[in-house]
Amino acid sequence: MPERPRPQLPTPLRGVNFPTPFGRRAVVVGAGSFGTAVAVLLARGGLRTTLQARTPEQAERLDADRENAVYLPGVRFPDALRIGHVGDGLARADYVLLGVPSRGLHEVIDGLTAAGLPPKAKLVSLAKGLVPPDGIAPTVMLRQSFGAGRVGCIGGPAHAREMVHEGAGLVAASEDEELAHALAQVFIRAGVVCEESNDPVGVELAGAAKNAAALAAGATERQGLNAAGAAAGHIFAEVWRFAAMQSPPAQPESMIGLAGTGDLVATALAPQSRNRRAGELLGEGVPTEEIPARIGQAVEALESVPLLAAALERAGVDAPVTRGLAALIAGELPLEGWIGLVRTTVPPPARFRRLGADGRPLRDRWWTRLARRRREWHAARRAGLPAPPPGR
Ligand SMILES: NC(=O)C1=CN([C@@H]2O[C@H](COP(=O)(O)OP(=O)(O)OC[C@H]3O[C@@H](n4cnc5c(N)ncnc54)[C@H](OP(=O)(O)O)[C@@H]3O)[C@@H](O)[C@H]2O)C=CC1
Ligand SMILES: O=C(CO)COP(=O)(O)O
Repeated sequence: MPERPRPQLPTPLRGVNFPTPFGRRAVVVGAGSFGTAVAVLLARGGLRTTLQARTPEQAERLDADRENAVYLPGVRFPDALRIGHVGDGLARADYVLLGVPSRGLHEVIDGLTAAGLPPKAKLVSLAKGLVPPDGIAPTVMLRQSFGAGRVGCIGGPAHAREMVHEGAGLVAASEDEELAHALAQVFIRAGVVCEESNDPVGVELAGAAKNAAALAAGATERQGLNAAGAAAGHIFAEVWRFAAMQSPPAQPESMIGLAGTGDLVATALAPQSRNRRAGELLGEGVPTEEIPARIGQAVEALESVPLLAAALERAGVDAPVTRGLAALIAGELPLEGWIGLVRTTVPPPARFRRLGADGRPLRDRWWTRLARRRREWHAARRAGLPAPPPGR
C-alpha cells in the first residue's frame, strides 16, 4: 500500500504542560505485526526507537530487508528505526514497550531487570489478553514489580497495517498522567489518533473482552447473526461486571469507547481478524489445538478466554456465556450446546433495590435471591455446565 499524506492532528489542549518526550529512547520488545507497527510509529513520532526481535538472526534479516517480511510485509522501516534483538538488553531505554503476546509476557517481565532496565524507564504493554497462569491483566503484573507510576498500556482499534498507513483509534492508559500524555503525544505526532486514559486495567479488560467477544461471534455466526451479536453482548456484560469490581474500579468509558466497543467492531468486521477467524474455525469443528498453526500468528482469545472464565468465577461473577465459551474451546461443550446456551441465556434482571431509611439499598429479600439462584442453576444445567458458585 503506498504511503499517503497523514493528517496533522492537533495536540489536545490541556491545563498541565509536561515535557515533550521527543528525542528520548524507546525499545519495543517483540517484532511481530503489532510490535513492528508500533515501532514504526514511535520512530515517526520522534522517539529514538529500537525494535528488538527474539533472535540475532531475525534481527539481521529485518535490518537487511528494512521491512518485516514475515509479520508485516510491505511496510518500509523509517531510516531512523534501529533494529536489535532481546539479547542487546535495555540499558538507556526511557520507554520499554512489550509487543509479545500475553502468554509470553510473564517470561519477558521476569527478565526485564536482568536485561538492564533503567530504574526510571516506563513500561507499556501492547497485549490484549491476560497473563497465565492466574489470568491477570499485564499492567497489574507490571505494577506489582515496578509500581503503578511507571506502567501503562495501549488499547483501541489498531490493526497493524492500517494503523501504519491510514491511522487507528488508540488509547494510551496509565495511572500516571504524564506517561499517558507522553505516549499519546508521540502517536498523535506520528499521525494516529490517541486518547489519554487513567484506567489501564479497564482498557486491558476491554481488549481481552473484545477478543473473546469476536471469537464467540465467529463461532456462532453460521447459526445466525442475532446469536453472534448476543454472544458478544453477553461476554461484554459479563466482563464488565468483573471490571467494575477491580481496584480501582474500571470506568464504563473504557468498555463503551474506543478500547471496547470500537475495537470489537474493528475486529468483528476485519477480514483478517485472527480472533474472529479462530471462532469461525471452532464453529466449523476444527479442534482448538490445530487453530494456531492454521492462523500462523498469536490468537489471544484462545488462551485468554479460559483465564478470563476462571477469573470471573473466582470473583463470584455470574458468567455463563464466558464459561461456556471456555468449555467450547476446551472441547468440553459441543457446538450445539454452545449455541443453545447463547440462544437461551437471559442476563440477570436489573436490581430494583429497596432503599433503607438512610437512602442506601437494602439487601434483596430471601425469595428474590432464591429465584435468582434457581434461574442460574437451570441455565447452567441446560448448557451441561457445573452449577455457578453460590452466595451472590
Ligand atoms: N496485530 C495487531 O493488529 C494487533 C495486535 N495487538 C496485540 O499485540 C500483541 C502481539 O500481537 P502480534 O504482534 O499481532 O503477534 P504476532 O503473532 O504477529 O507476533 C508475536 C511476536 O512476539 C515475538 N515473541 C514471542 N515471545 C517472545 C519473547 N519471549 N521474546 C521476544 N519476542 C517474543 C514473536 O517472535 P517469534 O516470531 O520468534 O515467535 C513474534 O515476533 C497481542 O497481544 C495482540 O493482541 C494489539 C493491537 C493490534
Ligand atoms: O486487536 C486487533 C485490532 O485492534 C487485532 O485483532 P485480531 O488479533 O483479531 O486481528
